[in-house]
Order: sequence, then structure tokens, then C-alpha cells
Amino acid sequence: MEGDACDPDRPAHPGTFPAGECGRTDQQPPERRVDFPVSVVLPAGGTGERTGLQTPKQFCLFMGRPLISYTIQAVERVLWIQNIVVVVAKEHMDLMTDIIQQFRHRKVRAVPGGSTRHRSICNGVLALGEQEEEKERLLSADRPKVVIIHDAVRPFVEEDFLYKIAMAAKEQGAAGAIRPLVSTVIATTSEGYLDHSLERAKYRASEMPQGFTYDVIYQAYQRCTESDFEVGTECLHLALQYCGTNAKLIEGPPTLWKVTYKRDLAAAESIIKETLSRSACVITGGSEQAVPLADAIQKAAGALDMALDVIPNLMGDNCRYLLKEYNFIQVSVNRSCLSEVKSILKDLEAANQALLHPLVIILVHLSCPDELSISRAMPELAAFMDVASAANLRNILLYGIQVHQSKDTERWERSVLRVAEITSALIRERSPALVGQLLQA
Ligand SMILES: Nc1ccn([C@@H]2O[C@H](COP(=O)(O)OP(=O)(O)OP(=O)(O)O)[C@@H](O)[C@H]2O)c(=O)n1
Ligand SMILES: O=C(CO)[C@H](O)[C@H](O)COP(=O)(O)O
Repeated sequence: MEGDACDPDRPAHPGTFPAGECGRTDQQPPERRVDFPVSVVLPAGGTGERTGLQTPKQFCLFMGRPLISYTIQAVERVLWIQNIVVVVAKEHMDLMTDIIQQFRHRKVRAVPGGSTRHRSICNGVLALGEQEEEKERLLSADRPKVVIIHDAVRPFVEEDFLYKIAMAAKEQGAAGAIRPLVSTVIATTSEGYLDHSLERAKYRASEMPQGFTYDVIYQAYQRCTESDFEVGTECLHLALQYCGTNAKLIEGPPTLWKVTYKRDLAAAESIIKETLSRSACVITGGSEQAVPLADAIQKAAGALDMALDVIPNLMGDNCRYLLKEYNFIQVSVNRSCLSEVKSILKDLEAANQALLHPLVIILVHLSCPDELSISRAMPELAAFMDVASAANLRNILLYGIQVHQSKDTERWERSVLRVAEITSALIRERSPALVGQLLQA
């Protein structure tokens, strides 16, 4: 495969909506055209006291990758977002620089935070306009630049919603995500008794992301008080109080919730696994015999809520699968197929994706009844384990499934269903313990 046909570092064109994956122009909805500059500030300078853990939650690892890296990726892959400032505590600047390098984040810069969330966000906003000429450009009225602020510990933000916030912020000066309240809000007396309760239907929870034109958020932070910086929790309030800007409020999806307590870390891990497990492609290697098995796996997986695309190889237009959160299932019939697996690993390396998230590759080997022994066609177990161990170091989990051809239709259908079930379980669980194992369907 030609690696550079799918170059993930291909620059976006500022001010216009760029072409889709692999240069395709037919995939992006035209309504997402953003013709003004957009930057993002990700506050990540907190200590995560409420989790009760030593490590601040934004640096907690999920399948080998810190939470902050998932949030960065969610924002970074939006092509109309031009740059991202991550605000971290001074003592975590080196760690953050390492994360940016290790996970090959682009468009990202780390700046030191402050003692409160408002101080950190303010530092991020100021860092966007550090050079004088840049500040002038940002503040010029005819070219409002939108700044989106998004907590680093809300990793599941989608492009659609960022787009809504950016457009509303440009229009209105400020915009923010809201959600219905889960519990009723009450006020207490200083003695701990009920003072009054608010009518829940009239109130909303303020969430993130929020968007502002640069001048609104810049002026709000210039004019606000020490007390705002110390105890304030709401940027939209600063925009209203100090710039007279009434934010547009947009109801967001439930996945915008903020990782706050220890239990949220477990919930985040399960959503990350679920997201990474949504799709896979089955590669037939151009073998005619492999196609019926691939189709049968696709059908059985559909019943398990997994979307599988069947493709002959990863060449040409199919190279786009290397750039997305796909998992790969290589089907082979009656022949050794380690070379095909090695070829996927090579393509992934060329596409520069392996480090971004843990990928799953499953080798499904179909052996026919006349095959004399498993070892004749199946890759030698030791060699398979070696390849799997090397891939594991690159965050790629390689598993094998052996399935036996049967002329008995019922038995064959059961086997195919088992392949789909094992595949789905391997992709969802991503167990390191099963890496390099050849399972029987
Ligand atoms: N001085 C601070 C405090 C918070 N934040 C960031 O603001 C976001 C939302 O804040 P919160 O959930 O309260 O994070 P923490 O302050 O870390 O948590 P806790 O209140 O439990 O200590 C987080 O990404 C956090 O890192 C920040 O950038 N600088
Ligand atoms: O929901 C929000 C809207 O502004 C903020 O994310 C929230 O205020 C974060 O604050 P805290 O540090 O208190 O959790």
C-alpha cells in the first residue's frame, strides 16, 4: 500500500472545510463549513481530588493511554479546529510534553495552569494571543475568532456538537452545552435545614464545551474580580456579567458528562472500549473461498450489534480503514496467512495509527476437512506468538481463531456464529492475556 496516499498529517486548509479521508470530497456534510478560525483550550491543570487517587484523573491510563490523550484526539481530528492549547499544572508540563510526543498529537501546545480552573482557562486564552500581532488579529471585529473551552476530562465530545457550539458562539458571542438536571437543587440554611427548593424543570446543568468569540472571553477575564477567579465555576456567567453577552444554550448528549469521581473512570473505560469496538473490517485477501465465510461472519456479527465491512485488501480507497478506529479480521482458507497479518501491521505502521489507540487484529483461519494437520496450514504457533508479542508492544492486539469447515449446515452455522461471538468478545474486551492465542470456534 502507498502510505502517503492516506497521510494523516495532511494539513487542513484554514478557513474552509477540507476534503474527507484519503482526499475524498464526497463524505463530509456541507453544512459543516466553518469559514472562521477556531481554537480550543483544554483545561487540564486540576488535581482530581474527588477521585481520591494520587494521579490526576486526566493522566489516568485507559488501555495504556492517558485520558487527556483521548480528549485531545476527539478535538484534534476535527479538521476545522486549527490549534489546541492544553493547560496543565507546572509540575506536569514535562509529562504533558511526553504525552504529546508519544501519541503523536498535532496542533497541540501545553501551557502552565493556575491554582483554580478559571485561572487555568485564562492562561490558555492568553496563550492563544501571546504575540501582539496575533492578538490584534484575534480581536479585530470583522474576523472573530472562536475559542472553544472544553474540560480535558470530558473525552467523548463529537464533531457535530463542537460545530453547533462554534457556530452559535460566532453568532451570539458565547454558547454553552446544557443537560437536564438529574436531581433537584435545594438551598440550605446555615444550620443545615432546607431553605427553599428550585423548580427543577426551570433549571439546567451547565456542561462543556462552551464557545466564545475571542474578544468576549478575553475581556471577561480582563474585567473579572479575584473572587471570580477564586470561587467562580461558570465562564458563561463571566461573559454575561462583564461583557453583557447572553450565551446561547444548546442541549448536548449525555456523553458530555465530566469524569469527576473514581466510578466515572470505570464508566469512561467502558465507553472507550465500546467506542473502539463499534466497527471492524473483514479482509478476504482476494480469496474466493474466504468470501462466503467473511459474509457469514458479517451477518452473524450484525446480530451482535457490530458493523463489519467486507473488503478484499487495504489498498486504494480501502486505505481509509487504516485511519479510523477500525479493527481488522483477516480471513484465510487452508493456507498460512502470517504474511497477510504482517502486511496489515506494516500498513498500520505506515498510516501512523498504531500508537493512537489499541487496535485488534484477529486472524480467522478456516481449515477444510481434507487438511491433514492444523500445523500444515495454520501459522506455526511459536511464530504467531512472536508476531503477536511484537505487535503488542505497538499497542496492537493480535488474536487467532481456528474454525473447521463442515458439510453439516447446522454445525457450520453454529461454528460461524461462534467465530462472530469470539470476535466480538475479543474486540470488546481487548484482553492482553489472550494476545497470541489461537482459539477454537
Ligand atoms: N486549577 C485547575 C483546576 C481544574 N482544572 C481543570 O478543569 C477541569 C474540570 O475541573 P474538575 O473536574 O473540578 O477537576 P479537578 O479540579 O482536577 O477535580 P477536583 O475538583 O476533584 O480536584 C479538569 O479538566 C481540570 O483538570 C484546571 O485546568 N486547573
Ligand atoms: O460544568 C461546568 C460548566 O461551567 C464546568 O465544567 C464545571 O464548572 C467544572 O467545575 P468543577 O471544577 O466545579 O467541577
